[in-house]
Parts: sequence; structure tokens; C-alpha cells
Amino acid sequence: KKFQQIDSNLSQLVRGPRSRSWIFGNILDRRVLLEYEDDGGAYTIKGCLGEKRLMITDPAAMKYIYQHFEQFERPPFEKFGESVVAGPENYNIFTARDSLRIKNLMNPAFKPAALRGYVPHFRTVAEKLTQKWEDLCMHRYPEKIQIDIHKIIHEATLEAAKRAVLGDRSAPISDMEVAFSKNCYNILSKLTGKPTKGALMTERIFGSIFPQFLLPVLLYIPSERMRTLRRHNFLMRSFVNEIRAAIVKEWNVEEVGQECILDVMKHTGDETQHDLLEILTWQVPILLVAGQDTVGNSITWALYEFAKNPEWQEQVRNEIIQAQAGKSGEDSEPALLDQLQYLNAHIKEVLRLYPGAPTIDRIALEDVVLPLASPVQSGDGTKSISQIPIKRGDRIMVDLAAYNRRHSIWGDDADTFKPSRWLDGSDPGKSTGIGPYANLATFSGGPRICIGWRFAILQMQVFLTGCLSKLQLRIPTGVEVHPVKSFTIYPATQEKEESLPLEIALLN
Ligand code: HEM
Repeated sequence: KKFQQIDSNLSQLVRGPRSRSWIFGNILDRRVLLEYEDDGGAYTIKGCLGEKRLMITDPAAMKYIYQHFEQFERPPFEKFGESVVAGPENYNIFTARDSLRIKNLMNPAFKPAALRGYVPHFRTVAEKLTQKWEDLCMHRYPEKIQIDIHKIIHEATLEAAKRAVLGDRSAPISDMEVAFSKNCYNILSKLTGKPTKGALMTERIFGSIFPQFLLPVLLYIPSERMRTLRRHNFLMRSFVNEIRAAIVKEWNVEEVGQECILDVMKHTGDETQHDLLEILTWQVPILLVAGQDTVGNSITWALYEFAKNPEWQEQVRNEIIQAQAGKSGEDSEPALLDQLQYLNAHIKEVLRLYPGAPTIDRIALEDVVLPLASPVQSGDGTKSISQIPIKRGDRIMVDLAAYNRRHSIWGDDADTFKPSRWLDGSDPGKSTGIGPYANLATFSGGPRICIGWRFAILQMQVFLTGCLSKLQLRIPTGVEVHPVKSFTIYPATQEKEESLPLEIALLN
């Protein structure tokens, strides 16, 4: 099917910021866009070469998009990118209906009962990381270090996810596997973050002006991004072949060692062994890629907010240490972690303000009428409208990050990091509640909900308890950090993108 944008009159229907240029619209103008974010649940922005996008933060419209998944699909350009990054058989790029069969195979591996089995993997990696930092501190006087944690946390997150997905097979099989893992660092941000004007034009031209069969030509463009993409594609395919060979060898062997996602999935469904093997091995890259930038940045922001708020950090640490006292049974760990109310309030607030995947991108496959919970102003500002007619081919971005900061939902202090909002029994966000966790939009919703949301929270809980129970965190003097929104939300300092320098000290 062709999804070229039909002459849509979206911007007359719903208002949006003026653009200074027809060529780039207002897509590069973050300041202007931010002003609109809390100004009602729908507004239009202009992309390159006259493209229009409808930005949505209205809960009724979001729920409609989630539930009517057959009327909205990921745009072809995005699916093409995902197929190069995670393989042509990864279920993420199938339509919601076609992906159901694979999802049914994968779901049991993401249920709470199965997740308990992955805790030892998370703990092993978290302990290795904190031990390394403790050792570094020991050798310094006065027992503290300054370190940029961004890359280190991302590597640890990938390592933990690899162990949870592959179990004992996760030990590097070859140089190729090591190269694949290295290349995964921030791969999605590398490809989508801070796009140049040329990259924006290319996306527009190949994404909706040229016919779709030309998309693969993109890979031959001699740009840094395309080189990264080609290299990643080569490493990813070699990695999948190695995994397949490793699984074939021990398919019928009764599992020994620690539980992992692949072993849980092996026992689901009634596919033939050959089909199952093919399906499962092709899901490995998407699980690693989808969970790396997202969880990596969420843990990084959680450590940042602890470092910024030393008293709160101390309060959470005391809670952790008290809960751990006298409990050594590993079996009780997930239940124990869920009881840590301060820690979980911190995690909720991090997921609210720094959602790992801040926007989701859709294209309308047919003409539909999108309902709104609250009316918005029409394009000419003369009327208020409570539903938006959408034409086939219209591009819609659900802005999860903006939803999580809407003052009308979260209160006037929605932009402030305030974990106490989760502790006063008021159940914030409940009035419009969407999403599987804490009424947050962070993990999306409906049939295309993030399959890894419980996995992500558990991984955060294990890493943060491990780190806080051993170490103290501070923001180094003179360091200023700000969030940058791209595929994910990452920290940057004046000197460096994707960077979070922290001062780490041993506990007294
Ligand atoms: C804090 C961490 C995470 C956040 C914020 C997050 C967020 C999201 C969001 C918003 C979507 C919907 C994307 C869309 O519809 O376009 C999604 C989908 C997905 N996520 Fe996550 N995710 C996280 C962690 C994980 C982890 C750890 C895994 C796997 C181990 C994972 C696997 C996936 C997959 C496979 C999909 C595609 C689902 C589908 O297409 O049906 N995610 N995630």
C-alpha cells in the first residue's frame, strides 16, 4: 500500500505553531513546540516540505489509537529502520494482527512468574558494576571518584538483558558477538538523535514522497548514519546466526543453569521445532535493542535524580537497608522490591519525567474520526472541536512525554521531579489513567503495549537497590545536565551529548 499524504487539511482543523520555513516546517524549533505541549490534547506541527503531523496528548484520542490498532500503523520509514536494526522477522515491524502469533509465544516469558527467574542475572551484573565502583573508590583518597556513568550503565543494561534473554549462551560466543554488543550502545539514539537537515529531508522524501520499494536505496547513501546502520545490520545478522547455531546444538537438552527468556519461549505454542527456532532467534535483537536505550537511560536518570537530591537519596537508602536486614532468601526478592515504597515512587517519577520512548509514531490506514476527551481550538482559532477527522495517510505522533507532564492531569508542579506525589495516597493520573503502570503513558497501551514493561521495572529495581545500598552519589561541582529528546531522552552536559558525570563515594 502507498501511504503518501493526501492533501490533508489537518492544520486548518486543529491549530498549531506557525512555521518560519516551508522546507523544514517547525520540526527543528523545540522552543516553539514546547509552548504548545501543554496547551490542549491535540495540535499540528509542520514537518519538511509541507508535511503535517498531528501531535496527540489527549487521553481519549490515545486510547482510541491504541484500541483501533488496525486503523493505525507505524510509518513505513520507521519500519524499514527497525527491520535493518533488528531483522526482517522481528515482530515489531509486523502489523498488530500479524504480530499476535509471535506475541502469544513471547508473552509467557514476560509474566511475573517467569520474570522472577531473571533476577539472578540482573543481580550478577548490578553487583559486578557496584563492586567495580567500590574498588575504584577504595584506591582513591578520600574514597570517591568522578565518573561518566552513561555508557557504563548502558553496557551493564545490555549485559543484563543479554543474560536474561539468552541465559548461559550469553557469554561471548565470538568476536562478532562482542562487536555486536559494542555497536548496540545507543544505537537507536545514534540513528535518530539530533537529525541533520539532510537527514530530515531524506526521511521525508523516502518516507512519504518516493514509493516504498525505494527505501532500501537509503542504505547506500554515503552518510555517517547509514554507515552505522549498515554495520549494525551486518553484525546483527551474524549474531542471529550464531545464536541459532548455539540453540540448535542444545535444543533437546534439559535446561540446567539459570532461567532465561529463550528457554521459557521454547516451551510455548505448538509450532514445529524448526519454525519455533526461526521465530525465536529473530526476536533476540529486538529484545536487546528495545530494552537497551530505554532501560539504560531510565537507570541513568534515576541515579541523576538521587545525586541531585541527597536527602531523598538517604531516605531511599535507609528503606532499602532496613528491608534487606535479616532477609537472605533470593526467592523473595521481587516481592521485597515491590514493597519498597520510596524506591518505587522514585522509579515512577523517573518514568513519568524521562519516558524511555517519548513519542510513538503512527500513520492512519483509513479515514477515521478521532474522539477527544477535552475540546481543542480549531486551526483559525474560531471554534472549539471535540473530534478530529483524520484522512488516510495522515501522520500522528502520540507524545507520551508531553502527556506525562500535562498540568491538567498531573497538577501545576507536573514539570517538577517530586516522588512524594506517589506517596500521599492520591493515585496521581488516575482520572484519565492509561498505560499498564502507575497511570503513566510511558509504556504505551493496547495490543501494541511494551512487552518488556515489567522486565524494565524489575531491572531498574535490582540495579538501583544494588547501587544505593553500597554507594553515595553526588552531582560534581559545576556540572549542569539537561535532557535531550530524541528516540529516547538522554542526558547531556555543555561539553558532551549522552553524558552524565557523577561523583561516587563509599558509604561511611
Ligand atoms: C523503561 C524502559 C522501556 C520503555 C519506556 C519502553 C517503551 C515502549 C513503548 C512506548 C513502546 C511502544 C512503541 C510503539 O508502539 O511504537 C514499546 C514497545 C516495545 N517494547 Fe518497550 N520499553 C521499555 C523497555 C523494554 C524492554 C526491557 C523490552 C524487552 C526486553 C522492550 C521490548 C519492547 C518491544 C518488543 C516492543 C514492541 C511491541 C509491539 O510492537 O507490539 N521494551 N516499548
